[in-house]
Amino acid sequence: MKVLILGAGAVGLSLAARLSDHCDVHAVCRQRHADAIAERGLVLTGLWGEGTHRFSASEEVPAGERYDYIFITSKALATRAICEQFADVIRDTETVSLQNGIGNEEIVAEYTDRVIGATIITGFEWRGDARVHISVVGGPMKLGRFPDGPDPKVDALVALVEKAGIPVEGSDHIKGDLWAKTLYNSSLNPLGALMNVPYGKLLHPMPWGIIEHVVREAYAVMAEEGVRVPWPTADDYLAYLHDVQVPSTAEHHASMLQDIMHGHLTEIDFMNGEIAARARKYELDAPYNDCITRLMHFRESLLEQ
Ligand SMILES: NC(=O)C1=CN([C@@H]2O[C@H](COP(=O)(O)OP(=O)(O)OC[C@H]3O[C@@H](n4cnc5c(N)ncnc54)[C@H](OP(=O)(O)O)[C@@H]3O)[C@@H](O)[C@H]2O)C=CC1
Ligand SMILES: CC(C)(CO)C(=O)C(=O)O
Repeated sequence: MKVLILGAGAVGLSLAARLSDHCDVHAVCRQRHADAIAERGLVLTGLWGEGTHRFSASEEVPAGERYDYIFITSKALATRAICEQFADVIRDTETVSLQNGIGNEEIVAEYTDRVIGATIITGFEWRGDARVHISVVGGPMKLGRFPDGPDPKVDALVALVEKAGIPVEGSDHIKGDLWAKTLYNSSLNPLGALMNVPYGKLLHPMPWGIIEHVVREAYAVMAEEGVRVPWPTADDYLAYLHDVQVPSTAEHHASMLQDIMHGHLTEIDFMNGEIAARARKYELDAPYNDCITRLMHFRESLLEQ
């Protein structure tokens, strides 16, 4: 089996490392990571095990190669540019978006009709070029034909990922899983980043009162789109977020905070921004998601000064 990983960073290089013992992998990443991998391998530490992995990596796709599966693992902001740059290799090929947010799969679908959605609730942290530390594992990776339905090509990919020792499950309604992950990210990431606090602090009644509205607005949009998540009502999800998800990642700092600290733009438009945009499309009100999106963009604008 041949796998290509496009926009390989903390998530994509870790995935390439684990897959590389079980299939033929090439990672398209920044040159400094490719150079470090060629020199000393990709160094993984933490919950996926400690080890050094060698695989093929460069800034380009090797000429003339075709792949059984492609993963896109860039930040959502780069999805379209990556699809444009690698349109020839993506065309007619099974392509997985392994990214946070809502909207990546729709972009990928403009370049191939074989789109697989994916979620991963695992913490990957850079520890230098081609060095990644896995800090949190909050559940299995999910893979499913986008927007939904069972599919043998997805089953074969699940089997490969499982063989590589990564916890994974197939999903018949990946659109619901993507929204479930986005409920978590849009509740915690921007407030954690704006307030510079770990997730656990967001249980304080002040931010929690905002989170309640963020989630209720998202549920109204999900109802319009026929999206099913494991919690039938917003209150059910809020109870799960409050009692299970936040306590189990209480010390974790949002990756959005890392983005801001490194002077990078965030994925806010694919999270709260997308909830607010879809609410507008359905003539619903989403003032809390809209306000948080505006605050994040204001925070981003300060980076450039
Ligand atoms: N990190 C985490 O713990 C988790 C992340 N996610 C999600 O996974 C996705 C990936 O996150 P993460 O791995 O942390 O992101 P990273 O920024 O670490 O990785 C993306 C990499 O892709 C590179 N890249 C972008 N465009 C290209 C291109 N055209 N050619 C080559 N390289 C390119 C980026 O370089 P540059 O920065 O120079 O543009 C960057 O090194 C995001 O959607 C994130 O929200 C989900 C769960 C957990
Ligand atoms: C790292 C973790 C578990 C929590 O932030 C995550 O999955 C995410 O940021 O999307």
